Amino acid sequence: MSEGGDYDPSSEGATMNFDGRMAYGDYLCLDQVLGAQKPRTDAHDEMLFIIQHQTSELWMRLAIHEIVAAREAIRADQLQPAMKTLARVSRIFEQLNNAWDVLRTMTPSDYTHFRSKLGQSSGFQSWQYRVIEYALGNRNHAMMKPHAHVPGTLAKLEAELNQPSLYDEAIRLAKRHGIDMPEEVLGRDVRHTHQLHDGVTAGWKVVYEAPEQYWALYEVAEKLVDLEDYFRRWRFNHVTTVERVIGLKRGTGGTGGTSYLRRMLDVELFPELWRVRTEL
Ligand code: HEM
Ligand SMILES: N[C@@H](CC(=O)c1ccccc1NC=O)C(=O)O
Repeated sequence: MSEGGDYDPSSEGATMNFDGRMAYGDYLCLDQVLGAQKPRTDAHDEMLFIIQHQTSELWMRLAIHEIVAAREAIRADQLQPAMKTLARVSRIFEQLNNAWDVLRTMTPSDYTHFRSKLGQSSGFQSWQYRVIEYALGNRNHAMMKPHAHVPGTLAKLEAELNQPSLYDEAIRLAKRHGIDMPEEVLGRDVRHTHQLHDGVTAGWKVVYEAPEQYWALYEVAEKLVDLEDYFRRWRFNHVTTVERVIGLKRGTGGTGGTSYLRRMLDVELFPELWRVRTEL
């Protein structure tokens, strides 16, 4: 026991001297991370707002890392690692979904204290969010315009458009595993959003009618449905929080606000995986 009766962990070997050694904060670059909260007002809730977005961006960073890995694994027919990674992506979205509960504690009155200082900035301009949409297959080129003045970011978005989406890879996987998929979809211009195709629904129907025969494909397909399920919940939580905080006001990004976000609720990332359910 040390002075005062407090337990001293160095008595069991805890390293206490980090002069010249890498410590926790060094490894995690915490000076940079914790030095990056720069409220523009004295409003109490601005810190919540900033941290909510910064943590979301960190989770998005991980989501991109994992979606890219899952896509590569599918391309390489490594389905066990792909499944593990896709499960993780869904958990990341669950994390993002739960985070709304914290932000929802901010009332409209709290938000009015700093909203005007946000200028025209908006989540609409989150390039990582756009990379996620693009990687999953929602490839609206108009969403690149806010990044036209940042060549590095534009290049990242362009690079993503030049890759087949996660769903393209799943359709190609099904083809390799003996499922008939339409040639026009397999050879499509991947830079654009895939459109619902009855031939793809028919392909997935074969899988869903005989899961025991196509177990690996069936599992991959269900993992994708899971992912889209969580992603839809994120969109829904977002629009509900937005209505709660700004009602029907226009967004700082210039859109109609909730009307724009509601329109995004109609986006289907993996349309045939939803359509096939009606046909079983
Ligand atoms: C009080 C909280 C929030 C409000 C009032 C709000 C409001 C809005 C509005 C009105 C839009 C439409 C674009 C515009 O005209 O501005 C938008 C888009 C967006 N927001 Fe938020 N937002 C909030 C929190 C968040 C959080 C925590 C995130 C997490 C990163 C986020 C990410 C996004 C993204 C990614 C978009 C683009 C969505 C798309 O294009 O489909 N927002 N937000
Ligand atoms: N679009 C929001 C502002 C906003 O939410 C925002 C502003 C700056 C950085 C991130 C934001 N979050 C999501 O859109 C609004 O209209 O109030």
